[in-house]
Amino acid sequence: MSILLGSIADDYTGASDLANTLTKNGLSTVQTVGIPDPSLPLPDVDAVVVSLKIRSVVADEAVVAASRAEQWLRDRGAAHVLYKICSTFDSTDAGNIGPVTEALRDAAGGGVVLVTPAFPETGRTVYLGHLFVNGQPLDESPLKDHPLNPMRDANLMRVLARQSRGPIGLIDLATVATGPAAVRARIEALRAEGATAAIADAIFERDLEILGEALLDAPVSTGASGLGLGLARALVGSGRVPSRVDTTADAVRPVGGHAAVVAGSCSSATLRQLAIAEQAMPVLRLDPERLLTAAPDEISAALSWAGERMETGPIIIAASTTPDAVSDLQSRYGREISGRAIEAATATIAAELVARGVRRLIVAGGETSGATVDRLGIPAFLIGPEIAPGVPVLRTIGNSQGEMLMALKSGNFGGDDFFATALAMMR
Ligand SMILES: Nc1ncnc2c1ncn2[C@@H]1O[C@H](COP(=O)(O)OP(=O)(O)OP(=O)(O)O)[C@@H](O)[C@H]1O
Ligand SMILES: O=C(O)[C@@H](O)C(=O)CO
Repeated sequence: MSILLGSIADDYTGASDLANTLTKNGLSTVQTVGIPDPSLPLPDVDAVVVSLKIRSVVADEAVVAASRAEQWLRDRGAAHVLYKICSTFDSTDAGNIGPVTEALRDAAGGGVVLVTPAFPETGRTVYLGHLFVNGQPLDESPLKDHPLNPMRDANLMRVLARQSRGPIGLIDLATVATGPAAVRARIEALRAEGATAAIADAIFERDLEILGEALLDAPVSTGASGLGLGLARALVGSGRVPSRVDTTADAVRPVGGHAAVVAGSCSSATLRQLAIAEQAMPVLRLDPERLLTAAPDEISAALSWAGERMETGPIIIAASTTPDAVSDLQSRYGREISGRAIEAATATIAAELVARGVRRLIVAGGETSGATVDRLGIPAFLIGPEIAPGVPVLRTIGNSQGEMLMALKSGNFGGDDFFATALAMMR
């Protein structure tokens, strides 16, 4: 297998978001969970997205994991490696976007890495280095209350500088609008000034197309799905992509079995989607405190609730709650401890549901999805059709339970009726 584009994603939902964007924009793509075992049969594709779970681990560990994935991708022919981060730049001051970007830069021989989380289709735009989420500055958006990494600064040059060794530059919108040659010239100028990375403005998809074209011969970049869109369109436009058969319809072939949703996301979009779904299907709200203090009992109560209902239709089990309730629990048990314990409990519930015949599974939340996919031991996914921007139907490859259809929903993605729409596409 020789690939054109490699990507390392810092979480699993982000990986499926990028794989969806690359597929939609003309690159056949597979998503692996970590570096796959050599015996795993992977299809011949243009792009591979290696999903890691490194968004909130310590920086040294993230660098080691990302560097191994990069080597694996380069060994398979990837001339460009995109480090896929969250479109809302989720990270802390001790976070991994800076350290991993710099490690990939060093491995590629230095230079300035272009960084942009812009993803206009989901309302993420960058102007003068500041990130806006659906028109609100990042620090005024719901991300200011994220349970693991509250985002309290919209100036990404400052955010990235706090995580990086080298100075951070800006490729402003006027430069981007001038075209790929102007972007490359700006990168050269920043390199001469000693910058190691630069935040690139992008508001419209055409800005991302220009950035993709500017990066065609660059070895590395950091960004969200919008940059993936730019790179994919540039690769297709340059004639470097061989024409292949569209495999998305095949990836969504019915699998039967029961259907369930497990939600650990407390993002505002997920809370709205749960409230809407509750009007049409059974929803069990877990008691988050009991998941910390009496997990086995709370889990087995959830499973018997599910057992009675899933024979007759899809069910939802959610730990999700409001920002106030999350902060209350965190103040009593600690952010890390409560997050990890609830992830472990939701992953156990998901795995037990699969053991009881669920073959169509939707997971809401990046960390929650990572814990669940790991618990199920799924090595890779084929990419099916898009349910909502950033969320495709996935078909598992190589897992012991047999083929399943899944969707890994990033917290803030999807419309109000996301769960019903997704379930209707997964038969
Ligand atoms: N009721 C709760 N109280 C406190 N923490 C919770 C509760 N329910 C879930 N959590 C934790 O909140 C975190 C949610 O993170 P997760 O990444 O799954 O969702 P998200 O942040 O909405 O998604 P994304 O990262 O895709 O934007 C997890 O660690 C989860 O265990
Ligand atoms: O980029 C995004 O917003 C998502 O793909 C994601 O990474 C959330 O976990």
